[in-house]
Amino acid sequence: SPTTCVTPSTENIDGSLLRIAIIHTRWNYEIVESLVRGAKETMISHYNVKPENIIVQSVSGSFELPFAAKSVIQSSTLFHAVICIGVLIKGSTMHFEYISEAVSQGIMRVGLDTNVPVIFGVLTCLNDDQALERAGLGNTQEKHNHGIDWGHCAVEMAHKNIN
Ligand SMILES: O=c1[nH]c(NC[C@H](O)[C@H](O)[C@H](O)CO)c([N+](=O)[O-])c(=O)[nH]1
Repeated sequence: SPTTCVTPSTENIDGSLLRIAIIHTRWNYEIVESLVRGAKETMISHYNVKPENIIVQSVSGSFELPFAAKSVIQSSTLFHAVICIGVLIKGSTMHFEYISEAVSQGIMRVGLDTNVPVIFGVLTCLNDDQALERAGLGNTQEKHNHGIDWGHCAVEMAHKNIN
């Protein structure tokens, strides 16, 4: 579908030397878990990224993702890319808008400030069904696990980061 992330010719990237961090929220964990799985399995199966080189950490909610991404990048371990995964679902207040804006600006800033690519893997959905579909969990034809796209994107950006 036109909305699917069209991954450029990245199939010949050898990911065996890449180290990737995935930071995910515990909020909306059932959906987040599916997104994390999609990203991990894509990097391992398509690019031969070693499972032991995919470091997974969790935080409470999406608002914590930028801080955690920055601290993992500034740790003693070198990461070639970081994927931040969270799910924001609109409630009945403006909370969603404020967090979504802060998180997207924050995640972009960490990447630019640290020169380590940080992939924006935060679903900002108006309801549960939208989130389920985008994690490949819905029961409609539209379902597509966006974690897969984020795995492709992380390898492509990590590869650029090395070369
Ligand atoms: O990741 C999420 N965090 C949410 N809130 C928590 C927020 O990300 C922080 O963890 C919290 O404000 C403490 O800083 C959400 N809602 O409030 O709806 C949500 O839908 N998703």
